[in-house]
Amino acid sequence: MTAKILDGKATAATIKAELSERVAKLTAAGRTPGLGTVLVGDDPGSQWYVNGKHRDCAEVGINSIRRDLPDTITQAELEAVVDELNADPACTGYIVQLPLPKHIDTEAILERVDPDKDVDGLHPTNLGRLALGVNKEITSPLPCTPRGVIELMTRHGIELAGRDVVVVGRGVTVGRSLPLLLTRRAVNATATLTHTGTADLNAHLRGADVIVAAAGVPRIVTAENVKPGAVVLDVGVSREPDPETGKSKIVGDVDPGVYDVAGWVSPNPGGVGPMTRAMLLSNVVEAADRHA
Ligand SMILES: Nc1nc2c(c(=O)[nH]1)N[C@@H](CN(C=O)c1ccc(C(=O)N[C@@H](CCC(=O)O)C(=O)O)cc1)CN2
Repeated sequence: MTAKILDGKATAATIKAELSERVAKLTAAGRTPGLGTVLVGDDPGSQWYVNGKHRDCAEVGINSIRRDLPDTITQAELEAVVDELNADPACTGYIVQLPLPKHIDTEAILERVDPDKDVDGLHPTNLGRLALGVNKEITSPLPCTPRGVIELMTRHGIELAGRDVVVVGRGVTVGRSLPLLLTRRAVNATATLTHTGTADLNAHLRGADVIVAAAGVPRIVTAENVKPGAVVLDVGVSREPDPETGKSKIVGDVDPGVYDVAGWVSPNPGGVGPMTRAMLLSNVVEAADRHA
């Protein structure tokens, strides 16, 4: 292995320590931030992510509010929970854990969240502000995983201005918005969004200075399609049985052979996932500052 590691776990720990100090100041001023979570159903992965968000809050001193709901909930009942959190002054911001069950209209739920309380940065108003804000600093919340991708590289001294970044995958939490963040003047990268309909994905990969693999397709990025020295971030999550233990394990979008060619790799787990959690906390603290 020659690639250096973009260590998301250690970077997230640093960010959490920084946030703890900011939260302590807000608490001293009587304004402790509060994060709400809405979880529908009993998917073990989603439960794990939501549990992690509450553990993170406790670690940095943020209050947390939890709404765990059955997957039999109706659209109207879920909208009532959203309305309740919109009105709750103890809730600085909240997230609706995705994916929601198929019978729920996800877009309608995300749109009903008060944009000022949308700490996931997925409300159409906040995505619209991101789309329009090319030149100025954006003060509305940014989507957590794309923000984490950029923060992880920046904190490892990787310069993005003028570099060709290829994003693989057009999902709502990563691919749709990451090119918008990368192409703001403050970052100044050139971004190409590729997906399952891209005619020659490997040609795009071979020309990339930076690859962000978020397709959820195991090992879609292989060594022969990575430019030597490129930066590769493994964001996609799939699960496969581990032949040694028989239990399911996380498999990313990046083949292990890439570690012998790339200059930097963010592992999976241990790369962008912990950064997503840290960026959510940053969004909550920034929302508390804005509300003041
Ligand atoms: N409302 C949202 N829903 C979802 C989002 C999101 O940003 N907002 N993203 C993902 C899930 N997610 C956060 O919600 C998330 C995914 C992964 C991790 C993480 O730390 N992963 C670990 C490994 C975890 C494991 O072992 O299972 C890692 O990468 O090291 C955190 C948060 C979809 N839904």
